Amino acid sequence: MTLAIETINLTHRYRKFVALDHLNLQVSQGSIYGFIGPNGAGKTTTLRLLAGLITPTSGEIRLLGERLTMRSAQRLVGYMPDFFGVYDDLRVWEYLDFFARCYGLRGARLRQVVDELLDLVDLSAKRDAFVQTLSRGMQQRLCLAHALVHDPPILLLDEPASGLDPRARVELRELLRTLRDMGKTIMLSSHILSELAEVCDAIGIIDHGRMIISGSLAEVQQQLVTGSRIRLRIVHERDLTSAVSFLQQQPLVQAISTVPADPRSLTIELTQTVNEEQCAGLLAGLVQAGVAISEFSARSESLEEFFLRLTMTDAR
Ligand SMILES: Nc1ncnc2c1ncn2[C@@H]1O[C@H](COP(=O)(O)OP(=O)(O)OP(=O)(O)O)[C@@H](O)[C@H]1O
Repeated sequence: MTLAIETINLTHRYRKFVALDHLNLQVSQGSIYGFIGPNGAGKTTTLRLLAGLITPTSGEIRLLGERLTMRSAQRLVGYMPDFFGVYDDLRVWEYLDFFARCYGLRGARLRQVVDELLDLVDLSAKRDAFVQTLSRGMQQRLCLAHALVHDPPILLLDEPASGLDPRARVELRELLRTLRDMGKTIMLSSHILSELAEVCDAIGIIDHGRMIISGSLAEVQQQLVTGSRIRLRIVHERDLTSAVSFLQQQPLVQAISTVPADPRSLTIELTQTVNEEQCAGLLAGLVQAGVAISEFSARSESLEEFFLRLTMTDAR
């Protein structure tokens, strides 16, 4: 697996304040990576470090295997900040023409790049419109075209979906998929999980400058499995006492309840969210205690629930 982006113990301080704390990030080439976290988590700081706009306090950044320098960042990265500057009196094509010239493009090649980018972001029909008359979604797409003028292999997009209406968000997702199909690696940030999860191949959740969880959506879901409650059904009512006495001895078990109308069904409340191994351990223990079990299900916490829990306890 080739990594497009890798950080090793990346740390950044603003004076004494630690905004990023030993962040280890891995983004595969040709993937869309969602970088998700509540306000102030450290997303913008990370993206600015990756774009070479600020220098880390410590740690290392590698882009496509190369150690990051100002020059390599300029060549390899297209960065879209989370704000759109004011460009009064510039027409859409002039805006792109200006940035393409900054990268040294001239003549027929310049015109070709501007035309191709306008086509890519579906703004050809608006080429002569003034930038400030565009909708938020169109401005966002124009900004993306700006990040693409030098055809970088890596795109870093800070909150690209913020402020977009549902239709513009769908269009953005389609554009991101097109860019991935062109071979680009895309890392985008958001503080709203649902905005992104669907389009991402992998996600990382950051909070207080630390990576909480990272991986493909399936891996992340698996890490969150399971919940804090297990439903259990035993085959024989005579096993109830053995089952309850075994469970009562387990430190993870907080409470056990049965349904009066169905004494073979038990609900186990756990002291904490348990992982798959701990669940399997409880099941194996019950079986070893001689309890025949017909149903055993741990309720998974969904990614959305996990993220909400994380952000709800955040005081910032
Ligand atoms: N220039 C700066 N000087 C001092 N502190 C800063 C500076 N920039 C950011 N911070 C602090 O660093 C932390 C991380 O900020 P950052 O902008 O990276 O977070 P974020 O996840 O992008 O948040 P948001 O979603 O609100 O944009 C925050 O507590 C912020 O207040």
